[in-house]
Amino acid sequence: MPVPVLLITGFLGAGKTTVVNHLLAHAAGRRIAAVVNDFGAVNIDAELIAGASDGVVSLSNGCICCSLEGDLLRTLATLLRRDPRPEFIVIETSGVADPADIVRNLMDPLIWREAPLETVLCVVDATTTPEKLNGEALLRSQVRAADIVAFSKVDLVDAAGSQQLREAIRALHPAAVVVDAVHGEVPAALLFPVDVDRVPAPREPGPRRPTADRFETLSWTSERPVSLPRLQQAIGRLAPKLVRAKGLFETVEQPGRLMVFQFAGGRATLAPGEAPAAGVPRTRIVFIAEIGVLSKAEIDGIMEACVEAG
Ligand SMILES: Nc1nc2c(ncn2[C@@H]2O[C@H](COP(=O)(O)OP(=O)(O)OP(=O)(O)O)[C@@H](O)[C@H]2O)c(=O)[nH]1
Repeated sequence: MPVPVLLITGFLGAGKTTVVNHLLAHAAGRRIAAVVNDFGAVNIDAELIAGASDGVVSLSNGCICCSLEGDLLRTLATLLRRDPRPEFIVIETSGVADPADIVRNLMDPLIWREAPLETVLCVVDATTTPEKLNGEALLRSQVRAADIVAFSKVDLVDAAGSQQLREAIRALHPAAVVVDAVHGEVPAALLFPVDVDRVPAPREPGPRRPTADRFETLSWTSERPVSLPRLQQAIGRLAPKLVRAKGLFETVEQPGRLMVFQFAGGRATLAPGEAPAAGVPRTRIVFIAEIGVLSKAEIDGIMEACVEAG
């Protein structure tokens, strides 16, 4: 029986992982396989994925998860060979990916027969201005590829702001179904097909765009705990140059406990995390910026000031 695929796209930090986590947490007994992007989903440590022999991790709720590194088709073939077979596959793309390329890959006849692409969902940060939507070709491409556009972070905008964005999306892609999805809550009825025997019609993957590498990822790790006020200052200095950042760190103020740091859409948030795992640096922060805007030396200089000397 074919296993329907849900492809989740959206800009850096839009809220894709939040949707995947919500979906896995509300799987309601469905055997879902999640293929996540290079950052790894929250609660699913990259080292856990790396440690799994076939790159596939079983989650406590019975779902399975693997990383989207490497060859997508090979990853899907591995998932389809699992016993028991997943009933549903969710693929979270990287925020810098043009879904047209992935859709084209998924049209491979062998994959299509066994794992047809059922739905493309694009997560759009509701605080995005219509100007940004219209000025960002990658974002437009992600919206155009979608059957469903899910507005994340509606809790952060007033009704007039989200209405303007809704109209801009309608103008760009009138056929898309637009829904609010605060904290990842996309109505399950929209995502899970009712008629499992139905094979979806192949779709037009959209024009191939020349893809220039626009963003680079730089990281900073440390074995020493960071001072929270100094870290806040450091992030304040780096923020104007950042598109996205996220990571885990231990603070001088609260040793033995990790904090989860997120920077997306110009907003930084901190949340309590788990206890640090053995054998991995306690502080790991990944920064994404437009190429050439930020150097590793600048990050190191600013971030080293967050740890006590000695
Ligand atoms: N206030 C609010 N925050 C949200 C919502 N959805 C997501 N976030 C926050 O937005 C930040 C980015 O969310 P992610 O789900 O990691 O975004 P992503 O698209 O997976 O990010 P990348 O994989 O880095 O592109 C996190 O701090 C989330 O908690 C929402 O509906 N409301």
